[in-house]
Amino acid sequence: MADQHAQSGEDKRPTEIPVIRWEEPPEGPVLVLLDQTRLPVEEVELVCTDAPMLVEAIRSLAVRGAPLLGIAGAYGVALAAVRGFDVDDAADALAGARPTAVNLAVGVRRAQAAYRAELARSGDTDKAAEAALAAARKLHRDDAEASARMAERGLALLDELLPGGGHRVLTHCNTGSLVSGGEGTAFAVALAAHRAGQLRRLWVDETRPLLQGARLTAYEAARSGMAYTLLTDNAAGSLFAAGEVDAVLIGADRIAADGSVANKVGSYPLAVLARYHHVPFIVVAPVTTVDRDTPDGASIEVEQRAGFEVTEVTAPQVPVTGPGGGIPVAPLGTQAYNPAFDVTPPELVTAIVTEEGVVSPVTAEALAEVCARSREVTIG
Ligand SMILES: CSC[C@H]1O[C@H](OP(=O)(O)O)[C@H](O)[C@@H]1O
Repeated sequence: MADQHAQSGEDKRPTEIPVIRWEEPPEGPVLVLLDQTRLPVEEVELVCTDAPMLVEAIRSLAVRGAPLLGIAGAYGVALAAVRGFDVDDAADALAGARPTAVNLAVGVRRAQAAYRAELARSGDTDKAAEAALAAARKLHRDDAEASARMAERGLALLDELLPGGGHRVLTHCNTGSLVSGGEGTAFAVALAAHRAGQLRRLWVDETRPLLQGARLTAYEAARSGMAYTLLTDNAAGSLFAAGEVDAVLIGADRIAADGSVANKVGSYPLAVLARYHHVPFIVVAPVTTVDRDTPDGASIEVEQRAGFEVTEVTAPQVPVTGPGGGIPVAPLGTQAYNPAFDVTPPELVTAIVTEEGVVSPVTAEALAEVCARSREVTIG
C-alpha cells in the first residue's frame, strides 16, 4: 500500500506550530490564535481582544483540543482582567463555551482563582490581572512539559507492547501541536516514534464531520516527514481485518474517575475493533484531563453539535449555499445526529498514558494514584 511520504526520519519543518500567543501591542493586550477552521489551506491568525470573541472561537473550533482549550481559557480570563471587563462573567462564559473537554473549565478556574486570590491580598486589580496572566502562562509551560513527558512514556509503552519497532499506528481526530502548549498528546507519541525510527506508518482517520484528521493531523504529519496515510473513518475496520494496525493512539477530552474516556466521536468503535483484533488501544492525556468529580462515563456530558456540520461540507473557498454556510450533501431539512464525542469504557482501554505515569489496567484506583503524583492540585 503506497505511503503518502517515505519515512525520512527527519522533521522537514519544526512541528511546533504557533497555535496561541499573548501579545501586548500599544492598543492593548490581545490573544492571537491560529484559526484551525482555515487549515490546511490557509494559515490565518485570529486576534481576540475580549472574552466573547474567544468564546466564539472556541465554539467554532478555531481553537480546539482539550489541553489547548484549557490554555486558551486561562488566557481569556487574563484578557478580560487586563482589559477591565467583569472577570467572573468572562470566566463563566469561557468555561461554558464547550461542555465535554474538562481542561477548558480547569484552565479558566485556575486563572480566575489566581485573580481572586491576588485581589483579596492586595486589592489591586492590575496586580490581580497580572496574577491571572501568570497562571495562564504557567499552564501553557506546564502543558508543553507534560506533552514531552507523555511522548516519552508513550514511546516506551509502544516499544514494550510491540517489540521490534516498525509500528503501524492508527489515530483519530487531531492530537498534535494544534491541541497543546507543546507537541500534543497521542500525536506527540507518534512523532517520538517517528524520530526514533520506530514508526513505519501513521494511519490517519479523516474524522467526520469536521475532518480534524484529514485537515489537521495530515497537516502535522506532513510537516514532520513521517510516513502517513489518510483513510475514511469507515475504512478503519478493513485495516484491522488486514492486520495493518499494530496500535491505536488517541487523545481524550474528559476521563471520568472510573477511567471511562470521552473523546472524538468514532473513538468507541475503534476501541471495540481493537479489542476484537487484539490490538492495544492507548489513550494519551495529561492529568488535567482526568475529572475526579465525574464518577463514570454515563456522567460525562457529550456535546451535541449543529446538524449542518453533517448535512453540509464547507471549506474556506466554498461559496455559501446551505443554511449552515456550506454545500448540502443531504436534502435540505434533513435532521442529523451529531455528537462531538463518544465514551469508551475502561475495560476497552489498554492503557492511559499521562505525564505522571501509565495506567494499565485502567481502574479507578490506579488512575487516582497516578493523578495524585501531580504536583498541582487542579482547581475545578
Ligand atoms: C487531546 S485534545 C484533542 C481532542 O480534542 C478533539 O476534539 P475537538 O476537535 O472537538 O476539540 C478530539 O476529541 C481530540 O482527541
